Amino acid sequence: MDYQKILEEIRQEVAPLLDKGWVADYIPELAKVDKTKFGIYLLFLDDSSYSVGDATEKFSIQSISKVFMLAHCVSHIGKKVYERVNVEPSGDPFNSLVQLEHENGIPRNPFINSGALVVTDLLITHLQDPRQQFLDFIRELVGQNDIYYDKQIARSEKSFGYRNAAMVNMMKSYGNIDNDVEEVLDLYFDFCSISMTCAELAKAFRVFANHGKLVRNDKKFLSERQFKRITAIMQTCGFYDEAGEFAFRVGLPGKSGVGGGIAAILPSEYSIAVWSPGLNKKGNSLAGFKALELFTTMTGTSIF
Ligand SMILES: NC(=O)CC[C@H](N)C(=O)O
Repeated sequence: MDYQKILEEIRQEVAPLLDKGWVADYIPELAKVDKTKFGIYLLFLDDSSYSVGDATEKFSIQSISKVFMLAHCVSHIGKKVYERVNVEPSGDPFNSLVQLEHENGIPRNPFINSGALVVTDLLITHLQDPRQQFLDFIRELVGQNDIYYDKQIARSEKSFGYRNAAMVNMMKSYGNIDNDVEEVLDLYFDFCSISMTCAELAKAFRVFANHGKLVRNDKKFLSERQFKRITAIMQTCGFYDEAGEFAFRVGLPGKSGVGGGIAAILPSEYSIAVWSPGLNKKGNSLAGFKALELFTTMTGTSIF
């Protein structure tokens, strides 16, 4: 199959969507990003790769980081994570508070903000230097050292981080946050602020396509069961209240972020990362979503 040609065609087809959509202006730094940016990077397990557009430009990965947080946490403390956070789709926006009160401060899943805040709390409890260890973990997955937190983005988010603060405080009132709320928030904002390119994201996500093992040296980060579970959560919860629509139109486990990135995998085959900053109403990349729908349709590849 001519993947390069397919990616070029997709790029042309989604071009009219690029100036549509909104940027996540509740994080003022993100509102400065150029909406016409667009990139795709496709990486197979056999190391073949294809890309178009701005695939080697760094952007803020935001909630895509939640997959790395969960994987890092599970690889350190195992299934105990799931005593503190559930694994059901929320059907609500990523920053919603409503279910938390009805459900005694236990978040629906690790891929909405409340769930990722609990995972952050667990990492503080169980790791000596979670900020550095998390960065080292992502660097190892990518196979590069030039991955950093973007302190300007983290500060910008913190200055308007009232909702996330409300969530941590609510969960703390139910006894589901062990550490200091400011410490949890600061680390969570740092985790979300990581900048990566589509190429780096595809490299990092390939560990999930490869059942929890690094392709370059066979190092195992996740057991088969841990891989299965994290992938299942990507499928059911990776796109907030649009997870059903993503399964319906694209059919790959994946994760989005309000920076406009989406990373997805076809287990045993490939990882793919797309970036386009304009978002749809649910906070998922408008053109990125369409690009992946076209990709799975044109290549006839999806998990279904
Ligand atoms: N959906 C997202 O990417 C949200 C992440 C963002 N840092 C927040 O907490 O709101």
